[in-house]
Amino acid sequence: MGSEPEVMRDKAAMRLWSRSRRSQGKTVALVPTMGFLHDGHLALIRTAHPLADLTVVSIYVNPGQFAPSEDFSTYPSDLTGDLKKLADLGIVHAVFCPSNLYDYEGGFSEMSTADRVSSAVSCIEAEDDGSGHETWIRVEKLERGLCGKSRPVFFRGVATVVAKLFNIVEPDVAIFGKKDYQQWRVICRMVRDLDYAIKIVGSEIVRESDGLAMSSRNVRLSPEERVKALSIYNSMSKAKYTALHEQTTCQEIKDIVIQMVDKAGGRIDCVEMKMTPTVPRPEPPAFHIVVLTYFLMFNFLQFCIPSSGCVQILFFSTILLLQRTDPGTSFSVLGFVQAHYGSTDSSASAPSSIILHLQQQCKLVKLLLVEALRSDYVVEQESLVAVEDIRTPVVICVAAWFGKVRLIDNMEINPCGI
Ligand SMILES: Nc1ncnc2c1ncn2[C@@H]1O[C@H](COP(=O)(O)OP(=O)(O)OP(=O)(O)O)[C@@H](O)[C@H]1O
Ligand SMILES: CC(C)(CO)[C@@H](O)C(=O)[O-]
Ligand code: BAL
Repeated sequence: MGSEPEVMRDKAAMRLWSRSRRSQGKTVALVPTMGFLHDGHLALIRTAHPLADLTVVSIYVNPGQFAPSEDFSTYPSDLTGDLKKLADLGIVHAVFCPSNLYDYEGGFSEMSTADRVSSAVSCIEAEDDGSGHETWIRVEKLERGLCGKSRPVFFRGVATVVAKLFNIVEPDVAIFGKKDYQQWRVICRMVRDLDYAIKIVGSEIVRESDGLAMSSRNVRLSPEERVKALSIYNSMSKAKYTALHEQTTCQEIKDIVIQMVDKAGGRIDCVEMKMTPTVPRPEPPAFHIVVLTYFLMFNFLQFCIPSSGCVQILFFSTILLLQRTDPGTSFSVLGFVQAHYGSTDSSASAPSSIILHLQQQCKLVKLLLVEALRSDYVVEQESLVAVEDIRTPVVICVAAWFGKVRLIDNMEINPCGI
């Protein structure tokens, strides 16, 4: 592209820009940010680029997601530098940088009621005279754990401002960084629950050369705190290695992180192990399919030909289902076959020794399948369920303080993929 992105400060202008492009058949990708852009943000934009015809980057430090005690007023910003970086990138078509997304005909003043006693006070609150903003989106369960514990207004603020951005920009696809793991899950859930026709894409974490996750707040670290902050990455790497190579519990894994960050001089806010929501569903290994099919065919030919046609069909469907990539279904069909052989009417023609043998074989096949298809394990899981042991892919999420700076990071541990 190479040309400068169009910069819009007004939401009506942004909506018009997007609508006119969409009416010409163009698709739009949105990359929401709070500015002070670094290579992590630029990676999100590069992820967005091939996914739509046009890429919009929003830059807005959202007061609605900060509590009055948090760092809204000192959050780093450099709009001029950001616009230069976006222009240099050459693949951004528009930048949306509103000054205030809660200004409804002048009815809002920042932090005006910050000291009001309430369980959830953010840097914006509705006024008693009826002006101001009072509508919030809450992703009720997902927002509670992890970062939600120490930042009680954070996720309702994020969900609400992202919904506002979606309503203004009307994108086809939006990109979020997996560094903010819970945020990414919250947005996915909101989009699903509220029927937004927007595809949410999670983009991988970008790190500094020593492993520290890039973050706008890193600039607030003193040189000493910067060294200490590396303990998050180092401790997660050690925890991952231990989880993959030793017999451990989740508590032991979490303790590794807690101790290393503590020893480095950081203050842990939270460490939790969560099931990853989905893992790619690779094709099952051909070798296993051939072996298992042969195994079942062998049993079938040896014992089942004289028995009922129904039994034969069940075995064939089992074999066919094995070729699918859904281990759950394969297991339940195997269970059904087992149950079938155990029942009296359909097995009437087969001697009991054969039934027993087949039942044992089915159990063995099940065990083999568990092993063979472990790497295909798919967790149909949208919630951030805490896990006790590491048998399926998990993510270890960490938040810790270094001086006045709170950093977050996470790392996937996939016991099936080593
Ligand atoms: N290192 C990174 N890798 C991948 N994505 C990132 C990274 N840093 C930020 N992002 C993503 O960029 C988007 C905008 O984030 P934001 O502007 O808050 O930057 P940030 O670096 O996360 O700032 P903060 O210091 O507040 O955490 C979010 O979707 C976030 O997950
Ligand atoms: C998603 C977001 C732009 C909403 O303000 C912010 O939380 C961020 O930058 O991660
Ligand atoms: N990247 C998340 C924004 C925040 O921590 O406020």
